[in-house]
Amino acid sequence: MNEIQVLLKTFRLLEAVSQNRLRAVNHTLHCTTMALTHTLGFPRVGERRELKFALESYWQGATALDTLERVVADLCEQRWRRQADAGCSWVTSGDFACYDLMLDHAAMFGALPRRFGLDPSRFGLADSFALARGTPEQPALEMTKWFDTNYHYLVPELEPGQTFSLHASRYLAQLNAARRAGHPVKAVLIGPVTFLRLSKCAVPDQKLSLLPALLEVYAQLLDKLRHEGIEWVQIDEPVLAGDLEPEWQQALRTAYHRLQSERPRLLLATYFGSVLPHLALLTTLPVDGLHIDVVRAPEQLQPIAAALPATSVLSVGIVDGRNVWRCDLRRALHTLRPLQVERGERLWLAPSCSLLHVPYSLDSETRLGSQVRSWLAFAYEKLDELEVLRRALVEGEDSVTDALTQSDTAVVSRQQSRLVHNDYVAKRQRAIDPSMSTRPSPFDARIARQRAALSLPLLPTTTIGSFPQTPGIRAARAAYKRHELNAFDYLQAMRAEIAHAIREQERLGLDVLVHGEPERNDMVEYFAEHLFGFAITEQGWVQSYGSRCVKPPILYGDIWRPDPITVDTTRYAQSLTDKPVKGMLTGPVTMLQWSFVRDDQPREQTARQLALAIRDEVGDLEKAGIRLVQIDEPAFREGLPLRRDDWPHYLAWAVDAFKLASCGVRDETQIHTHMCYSEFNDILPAIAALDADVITIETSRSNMELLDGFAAYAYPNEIGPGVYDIHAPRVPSLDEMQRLLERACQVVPPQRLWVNPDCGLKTRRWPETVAALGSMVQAARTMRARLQEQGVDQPA
Ligand SMILES: CN1c2c(nc(N)[nH]c2=O)NC[C@@H]1CNc1ccc(C(=O)N[C@@H](CCC(=O)N[C@@H](CCC(=O)N[C@@H](CCC(=O)O)C(=O)O)C(=O)O)C(=O)O)cc1
Ligand SMILES: N[C@@H](CCS)C(=O)O
Ligand SMILES: [Zn+2]
Repeated sequence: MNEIQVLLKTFRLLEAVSQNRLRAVNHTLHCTTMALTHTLGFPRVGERRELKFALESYWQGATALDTLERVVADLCEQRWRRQADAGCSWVTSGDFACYDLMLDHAAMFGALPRRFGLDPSRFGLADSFALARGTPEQPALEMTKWFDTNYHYLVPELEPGQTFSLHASRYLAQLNAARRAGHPVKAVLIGPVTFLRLSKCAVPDQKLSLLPALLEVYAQLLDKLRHEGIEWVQIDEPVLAGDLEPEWQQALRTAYHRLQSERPRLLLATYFGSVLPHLALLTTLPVDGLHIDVVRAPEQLQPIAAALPATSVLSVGIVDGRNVWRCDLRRALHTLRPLQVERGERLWLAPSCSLLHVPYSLDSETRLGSQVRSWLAFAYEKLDELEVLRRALVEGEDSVTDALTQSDTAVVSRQQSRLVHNDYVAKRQRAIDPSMSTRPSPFDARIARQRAALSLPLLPTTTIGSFPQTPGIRAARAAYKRHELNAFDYLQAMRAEIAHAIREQERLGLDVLVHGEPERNDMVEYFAEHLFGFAITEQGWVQSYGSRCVKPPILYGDIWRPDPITVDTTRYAQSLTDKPVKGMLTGPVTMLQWSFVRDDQPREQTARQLALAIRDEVGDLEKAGIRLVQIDEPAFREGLPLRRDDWPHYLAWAVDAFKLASCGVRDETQIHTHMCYSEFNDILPAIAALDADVITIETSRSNMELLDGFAAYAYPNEIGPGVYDIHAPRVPSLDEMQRLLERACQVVPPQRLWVNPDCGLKTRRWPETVAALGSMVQAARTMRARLQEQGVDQPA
């Protein structure tokens, strides 16, 4: 670079800095006069899933880390620009993660599991993937649901006496990138109490003792942010929407008192439910503002607004961050206006929670019917709604007449639409009677008949349903959707995959086979495509974990099933083998939980409609000669309300929906269910009440810990604890599986045990799948022989 170039560059830099200062000054002036808007978080994966493709390409070794970093920088830049363009008073920084935000916080606080042997001060993005995906030597961190969402976070592993140290360069670099782009920035952090509560400690009782040390790194970070000139930090404590034992309430007090000096202003963000039970605590915390979710818990607004000091900011989560329905703007204004009078610029408007859980934009949708489309708002549209609300409050409703009229029209159209209300469904629902939710005989009688009909060995081996979704399968489906492959050829291609899966399973020696689900893009979306009352998006991707995304279907109307959905594929698979083939369906609670569902009727009513449709499918499979049907309910636990007081009601209707779907079959037909990535031990009575003949569960990442609960509860029916983790590419050794199986045999009578992986194999490749299943079958055979030697070969 010559001298002139250097001078020019310096000049441009100075110019940029002074422009940013000017913007910041304007921003401060602007903020003192009116309600502000902001978002708690934003989708990360990219409008066209750019992050997913960049990650997967890097993991495959096809691109370098630099390329991934460039994609990340572009994505961050786009998200901030979009927030700024929509009029947000701050852009949010700190909510982006390449794989997961809890993982990034653990790394930022130097809390790396010792078993990986990583140095926190030299920790980079590549290391974070080792924790997230495992290495040949070390299994990945556990992954579990983020509250009641379909997003999965990685569980930090802490140990007694854990030390923490601050490594915030990546976090700060992102924040400074936002500022360099000229945006006023609000930083966001997962709060210390939520971070600690969601982490795993080798000695659980000692977890809280780690708080003081953890607070020191938070304090250092906040101090750094203050030095950086950050005015506001949003600090997320969603644990406040759940029950908190007195010691955890005390932890909140300790935390925020410790963090009260040398820091920017703090907005304590709560979401996913009411924080009213903690109101007394909240009003005493030394923070500068509070965000509350008034979509999930509208009842908390008035009491909180009344109790919160007038000097505090109240951020009202008025636009639904968890669902895709357009906001009823007129109603929202009615709610907000008194607050605007009381609080002025200390009223902030926001989505109820981070927008991570909704798709990017309706602009990408070309095939939604115009009526349904008019009822919807995705992340971009939700930001626009906030801006309309802000303008209506500040400049008057006349300034946004068109937007208000459109909102009114959508409200009325949804209430009256024939797309939503179907008399046939209403009539069927009225005809439901309790006998439909009970099997003809109790489990003991049923299982005897099933054993006679199926003649399975001790420790029968099976899989959870899906086999690898290969690039070939995906390409065939993509070509079919683009009309480049005709329906007949697509069907043939899927049949070839089914035949291949059956051949492989026979070769491996599995006892109960599956067709492999090649025709399913996703276990929820596929069924939604075949049911009336659902709309499917083209680009409505939402991150589920890491690079994996789902497109939750939109359940807008009464549900009914025009035709059988899975009978052809299952019957075809059964025609290829003498071994029993298990039919594979998604249960009503999971269909509900993983879709964007109606907010105009209780969830339980929607669940009943779904259950009726699935019941019809189960009946048709039975008629087609299928002897086992698995009804997957991986979201059963996730649907549980965050507060225990609300559990009984949910569990009653959720169990009822499953039973309505599953109980219409003969004793000889064996009903399986499957659940994964959840803690089940606190809902075992409800799981037992499902009365599925067999339940397969994820257990291997937690070393079969989950099974102890089933054993302690004396779970009465058959169980298949997963003997290997399928979410990481690592192929477990035969020895590992054998150890897990031994452990399972010690806690559950072997006569009631099945042997299977943790979950479906759709994310795996065939070579790993064959290798792992081969070992699994071998482990089962070895154990079977050992049990037979001990004389444990008769049903219990
Ligand atoms: C069991 N899990 C599930 C959850 N939620 C669901 N709704 N479904 C689940 O199965 N929650 C808990 C766990 C989460 N686990 C997973 C596991 C795997 C995925 C996953 O693999 N997602 C895929 C997307 C799946 C899909 O819908 N595929 C479509 C479209 C494929 C596609 O991208 N097509 C390209 C063209 C491809 C080509 O030409 O080859 C395109 O359209 O541009 C399909 O198969 O048709 C993912 O890729 O992330 C999710 C959750
Ligand atoms: N049958 C599904 C269950 C996933 S939870 C599958 O195997 O992919
Ligand atoms: Zn599963």
